[in-house]
Amino acid sequence: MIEFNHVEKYYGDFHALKDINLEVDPGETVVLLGPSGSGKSTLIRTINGLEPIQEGHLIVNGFDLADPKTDMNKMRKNVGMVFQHFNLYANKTVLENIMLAPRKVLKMDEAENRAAAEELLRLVGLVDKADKMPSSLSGGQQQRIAIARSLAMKPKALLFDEPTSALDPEMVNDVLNIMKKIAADSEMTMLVVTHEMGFARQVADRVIFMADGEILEDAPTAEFFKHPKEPRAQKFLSQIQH
Ligand SMILES: Nc1ncnc2c1ncn2[C@@H]1O[C@H](COP(=O)(O)OP(=O)(O)OP(=O)(O)O)[C@@H](O)[C@H]1O
Repeated sequence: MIEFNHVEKYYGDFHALKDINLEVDPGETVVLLGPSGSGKSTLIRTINGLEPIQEGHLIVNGFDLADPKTDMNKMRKNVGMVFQHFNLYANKTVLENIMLAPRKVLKMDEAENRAAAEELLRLVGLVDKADKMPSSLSGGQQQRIAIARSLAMKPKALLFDEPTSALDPEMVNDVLNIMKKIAADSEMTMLVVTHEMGFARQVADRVIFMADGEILEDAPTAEFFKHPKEPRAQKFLSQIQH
């Protein structure tokens, strides 16, 4: 589904991703961990072309992102992204937020679109908010709508960039529970940047540990938490686990 081959990414002179080699299979849930500034967000933003790469190859669902001829809009139909700050359309109702992209991009039939959007609202437990404006919802509710909106495009992969780090603590679990439901769908490929270790332990198939723009460790979840091999991963875990 996703293949990085010797990928290098620079912001000006700053070398943000160094020789990234990574394969993610369809249906896998992968959590990216690492200290602040290690390149986790940059890595997942390259996957849907929000950040261009300078060297190497990056193939996403058959699209070659290093090829300037690649149709990025077509590629993005298959890859949803959920951000820290929800980014809902403020002047549209909750239902409209979910229905907009399927209508405009997929040219979905209106009745089918509405039925699918209502089904997604049921999935995220917010069917009663369909006609509300985003600003009248809590942060946790807005994030659940943002997830429903991504799912409405029926993506093959979903990228999550610290989806709970802007939320009040009591809302975090509502969002994580929906992400768990999505991860349980064996077809969906998920890459998640998070500091939620409980989620990583319970849901991830694999953990990628990054530091200074490099992948230092790529291991099955249980193995990573029990026996991290890299000293920097050991230090990271000892600092966050008490
Ligand atoms: N647009 C940009 N221009 C220049 N430098 C950037 C840009 N975005 C990120 N960086 C730098 O790239 C490095 C990696 O940033 P990135 O946000 O990917 O890290 P991260 O691991 O996701 O960190 P955090 O956990 O704090 O979000 C940092 O040193 C950051 O300052």
